[in-house]
Amino acid sequence: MTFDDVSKVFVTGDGTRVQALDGLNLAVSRGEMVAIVGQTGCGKSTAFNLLLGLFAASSGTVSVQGMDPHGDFEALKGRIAVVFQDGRLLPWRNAQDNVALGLEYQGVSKSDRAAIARDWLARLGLEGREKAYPYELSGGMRQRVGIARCFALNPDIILCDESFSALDELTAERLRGEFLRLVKDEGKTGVFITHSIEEALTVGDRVAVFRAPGHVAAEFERPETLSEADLSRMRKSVRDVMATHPSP
Ligand SMILES: Nc1ncnc2c1ncn2[C@@H]1O[C@H](COP(=O)(O)OP(=O)(O)OP(=O)(O)O)[C@@H](O)[C@H]1O
Repeated sequence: MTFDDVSKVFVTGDGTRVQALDGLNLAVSRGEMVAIVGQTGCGKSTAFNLLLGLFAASSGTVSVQGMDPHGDFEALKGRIAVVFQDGRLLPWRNAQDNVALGLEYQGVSKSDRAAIARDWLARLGLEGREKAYPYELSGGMRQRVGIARCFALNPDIILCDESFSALDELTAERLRGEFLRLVKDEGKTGVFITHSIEEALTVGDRVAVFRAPGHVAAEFERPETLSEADLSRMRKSVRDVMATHPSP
């Protein structure tokens, strides 16, 4: 996945031009998990939406597995899956049917998608809750369903948008750990957007610090083992880069 000198300009209803991304360069290798951290309005979601192919860049090149996510939207379908902040479950579908949703769009048979959904729910610790509706589940459980739905698609790439920030700290910590283990075990490539420096340093093999207008101001590689002193130094470095030009 690469962003090569990408810019994105939005034009609002009254004709105002908003430069959301400007000279964005970022490369994510296969099997890597890159955390993107930055203040509000620095262009994280715009970069994320470009990877999803929701719109085209104004200039520069976005490439996912050698393809243009906007132009080759159909070809990339199913290769990218997203874990959203709130799980984004359909309230009228039970857990199993929520997990099976993407598989249904892919034309997987009813019995196969039920089996895949049940398997992923069990892997996420939700055996016995397959028929529960979202309103019957806690926030953490709903997020587990969202993660199961993502993995059930067997995508190559997983994109996370503030995936654990709506959960209490302990639940988030536990689920984040389980999620990261699955990402590594299944050999997925990931991009993880967060406002939290701490979370970025926990999830990212590499941390890209965004600054407005949307560009990477600095990147930090996280060593295999990290002492408390190293972590504290990295935390400070990331904070210093983020704070140099405060976003609105
Ligand atoms: N559709 C749009 N039309 C006009 N301006 C937009 C649009 N989408 C984003 N922007 C602007 O582009 C800039 C970057 O926004 P973006 O949502 O990508 O930032 P962000 O880092 O994801 O912010 P947050 O952390 O608050 O979600 C902001 O100034 C925002 O107001």
